[in-house]
Amino acid sequence: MTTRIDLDGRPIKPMTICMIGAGGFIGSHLCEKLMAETPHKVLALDVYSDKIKHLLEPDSLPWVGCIVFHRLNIKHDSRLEGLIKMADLTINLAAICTPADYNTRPLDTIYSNFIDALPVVKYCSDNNKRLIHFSTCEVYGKTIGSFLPKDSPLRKDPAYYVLKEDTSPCIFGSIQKQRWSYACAKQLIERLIYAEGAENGLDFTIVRPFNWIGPRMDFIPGIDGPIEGVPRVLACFGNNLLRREPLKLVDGGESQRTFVYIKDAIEAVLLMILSSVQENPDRANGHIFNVGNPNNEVTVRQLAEMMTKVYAKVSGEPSLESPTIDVSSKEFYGEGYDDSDKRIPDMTIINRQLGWNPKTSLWDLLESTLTYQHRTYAEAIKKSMVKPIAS
Ligand SMILES: NC(=O)c1ccc[n+]([C@@H]2O[C@H](COP(=O)([O-])OP(=O)(O)OC[C@H]3O[C@@H](n4cnc5c(N)ncnc54)[C@H](O)[C@@H]3O)[C@@H](O)[C@H]2O)c1
Ligand SMILES: O=c1ccn([C@@H]2O[C@H](COP(=O)(O)OP(=O)(O)O[C@H]3OC[C@](O)(CO)[C@H]3O)[C@@H](O)[C@H]2O)c(=O)[nH]1
Repeated sequence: MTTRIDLDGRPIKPMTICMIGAGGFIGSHLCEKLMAETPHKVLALDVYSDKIKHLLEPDSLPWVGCIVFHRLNIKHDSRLEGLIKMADLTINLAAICTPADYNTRPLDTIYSNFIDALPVVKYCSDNNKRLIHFSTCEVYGKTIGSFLPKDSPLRKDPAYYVLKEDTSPCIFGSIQKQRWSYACAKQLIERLIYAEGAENGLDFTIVRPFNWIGPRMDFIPGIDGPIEGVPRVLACFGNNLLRREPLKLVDGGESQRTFVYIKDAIEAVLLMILSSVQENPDRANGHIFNVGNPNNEVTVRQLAEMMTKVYAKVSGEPSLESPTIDVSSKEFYGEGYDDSDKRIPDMTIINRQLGWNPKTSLWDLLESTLTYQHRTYAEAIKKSMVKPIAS
């Protein structure tokens, strides 16, 4: 383990972290980082443990005893409050957070992102425990600029599209556009946490991730997830590339996203953890942080083109003659889908409070991620594609 020091140069005091949703994409990377670089102990809560099993076994790992997995569903498990009480800090990552679910399972989405998070906030508040809650960049919804005429020069003015934690509005579509069920639930839990801070003194930090991507994100349909499942765009495109199918561009692939490498983003979370309970709590306490990489902006079409090139490089397989295909959002996601047009995070607050900046270019992060996907899934996909159909 490398010895980490806090932001003021002092050695880190060991603490216990209750991490809810530790078995997911972000949780697995955060657990890895905490085990490798800090003396902290993690109570890892989730319904699944596949993505962290390399941290739990074998017993000879250097961090044995520092990470303990508790298989539980926070919807209905009386152990939750006790585990939060045992910890100095709670990090809540648990959520339904794949857009394909927002308009097709809106009730599950709202329950998961609002109702199920309520007891976590309450237990932290009642027991004077610090909370780092994972929200989303989706709380911003659409940009102000998206309502301007297509040819308006103001669309190029950052004032109309850069998303700022303390001044940007949250702009969602109509109730019939159920895509926004997730964003709205996340917004309300943010407001509740903020109010708990203001009225009852809850120590909190809210994280708004802007499309963090990397190894272990979501699943490859038919291999380690349901064949009919629709993961987030990185795994959708990875799946298409592995199966040598054209990448599906929803509504022309015109939406824009900024992608940040998971390993860069985890550094930001570590700074929040280190600065929150140590000698200088105000660096992260009471703040909402955008965590993204404004330099890695592409349209979804550009992302598809880049992933196609990178995949050809890492797999050694030539690209398809027609690497993409257009599909309507109604066909792909069903009724009630809608989209965020553009997501550029303002970085002022995270720069000022934590001195954090992302480092990895989109090309480099795609290269390491697609190398991982190819190494992890190519053989299994080949086998699944030649399997004889049972008569
Ligand atoms: N990855 C991103 O770019 C991104 C962007 C915006 C917001 N977020 C937010 O960050 C958090 C983590 O995202 P992720 O990408 O790691 O997603 P993920 O789906 O990989 O991880 C979420 C984990 O929570 C667990 N979970 C869900 N409901 C649970 C319950 N009731 N009880 C116990 N465990 C439960 C899941 O099993 C899963 O392992 C989410 O809150 C998400 O909304 C992520
Ligand atoms: O095969 C596909 C899949 C998706 N698209 C389009 O890509 C854009 C991004 O999609 P995705 O990564 O699935 O999700 P979003 O960025 O829209 O939303 C996420 O942002 C953060 C988070 O809160 C959690 O990760 C989540 O809500 C989008 O425009 C799709 O339509 C495609 O063209 N083809």
